[in-house]
Amino acid sequence: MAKVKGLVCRECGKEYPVEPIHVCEYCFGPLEVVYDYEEIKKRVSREKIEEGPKSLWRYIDLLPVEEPSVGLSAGFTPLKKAENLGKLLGLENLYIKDDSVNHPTLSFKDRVVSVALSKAKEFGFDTVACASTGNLANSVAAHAAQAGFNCFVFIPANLESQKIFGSLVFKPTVVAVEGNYDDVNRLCSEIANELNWAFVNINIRPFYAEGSKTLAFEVAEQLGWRAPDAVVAPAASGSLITKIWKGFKELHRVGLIDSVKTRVYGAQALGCSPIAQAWKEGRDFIKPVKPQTIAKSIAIGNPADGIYALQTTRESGGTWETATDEEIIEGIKLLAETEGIFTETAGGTTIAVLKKLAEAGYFSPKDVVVVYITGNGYKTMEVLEGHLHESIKIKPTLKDFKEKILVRTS
Ligand SMILES: Cc1ncc(COP(=O)(O)O)c(C=O)c1O
Ligand SMILES: N[C@@H](CCOP(=O)(O)O)C(=O)O
Repeated sequence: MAKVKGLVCRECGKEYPVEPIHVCEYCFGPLEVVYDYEEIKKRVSREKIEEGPKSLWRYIDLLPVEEPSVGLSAGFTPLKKAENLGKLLGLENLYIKDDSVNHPTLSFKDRVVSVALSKAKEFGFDTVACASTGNLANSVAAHAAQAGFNCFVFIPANLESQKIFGSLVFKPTVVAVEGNYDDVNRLCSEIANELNWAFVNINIRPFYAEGSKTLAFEVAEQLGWRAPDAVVAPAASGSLITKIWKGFKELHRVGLIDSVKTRVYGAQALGCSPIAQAWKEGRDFIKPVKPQTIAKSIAIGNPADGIYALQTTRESGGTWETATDEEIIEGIKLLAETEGIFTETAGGTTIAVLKKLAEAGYFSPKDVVVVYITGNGYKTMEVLEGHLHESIKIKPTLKDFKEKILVRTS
C-alpha cells in the first residue's frame, strides 16, 4: 500500500492523482497532499524514527517522497532552552527552534527545498525554479547545484545584497525583477504555465509545503514526544505556520504523541501584515497590501495560504501580533544578547511578537513555549547599520589599549 493517496482541493474536495499540479481545475482552490494514515501507522514508530538519519528524512514516512535524493542533511536543527530570554519574559520553559543553522543555506527553506527537489527528481524534471524573497532562492540554488538541475531563481531586485550573493555563488540564473515579491510571483506563475520547469513554490507547491511539517515533528521529538503548549512562528505566505500546525496534528493522528493542545501564534511585520490585519478585523478573507518593511524575507502582500493561516490560529486557540521595523531590530538584538543567536529580520519579528505576547499575558509561566527562528542574521546585516554600538579603534600598543579600553571597563 502507498502512504500517499493523491492530491485534494482544499476548497471543493476534488481529488487528483500525484502530479506536478497545484490548483483545482474546477474551483481554482489550492491542492494538498492526502495521506493514508492507516498505512502510515503500520510503518512508523518512535523507535524507528529515533534510529533514522539525523536529518528531516527520519520522518520520510510522513513526507510525500518515495526516496530522498536531494538535501540529505537538512533539518534536525537544535532545540535550545532559552534560559536567559525566558527569565526576562517570565517563561520557565522557553525554547528556540534554531533553523538559523539549517544546512546548507541557514534557513528553514532547506527543509521545503529538500522535499521539493527530491519530488522534482521523481517527476523527472531537469530544470527547477522559484519565486523568492531571498532565502528560498539561496536554498533552491544550492540544492540544484548539488543535484545537477538547471536552475532559475526569481527575486525582487531590491533584496539585501547578502541574499543576492548567497544565490549567485551557486551559479543559477538569478532574475532580479523590478517589482516586489507579489510581482515576481505573478510573473513566475505565468512562466510556469508555459514551461516544463519545476517551480518549487508554484506547480510543485503541494509537495514543497509539506517539508515545513518537519519543524513540528522535530520539536515534538526533541521535547520527548510531546507537543508544546504554545508556538510562535513568522508568516509571509502563511504556509509555514499552517504546516507546523498540520505536523503536530499528524503526529497525534498516527499515534506518535498523546495529545495536541498547542496554541499557534503568528508573527508579521506591521509593514506587511495582511494576515494579522484580517485577524484583528475579524475577517476570514485577506486584503492584499503593498509591503513596506525591513523584513524583506516575509514581505508578501498577497499571501497564498493566508486564509489557512487564519484557520490555524482560530482552530488552535492562538492569535496574531505584529512588530514595527524598530521592534524587529530590537528583537534581533534581544535574541543575540540573551541567547547568542543571530537571526535575520523574520526572527527579529518573531522575537518582538513573543515579547509582546508574553507581556500581554498570553502564556502562563510554566507553559512550554517554542519560538521558531527561521533564518540567519548574517544574511540581513545591513539592517543593523546605525543600530549597534561602535567598535573602538586603537593603535597596536599596550598604552593605547589601557587608555582607551581598560579605563572604560574598570
Ligand atoms: C526566514 C523566513 N521565515 C519565515 C518565512 C515565512 O514563510 P511562509 O511564506 O511559509 O509563511 C520566510 C519566507 O516566506 C522566510 O524566508
Ligand atoms: N520567504 C520565501 C518566499 C516564498 O516562499 P513561499 O513558501 O511563501 O511561497 C523565500 O524565502 O523566498
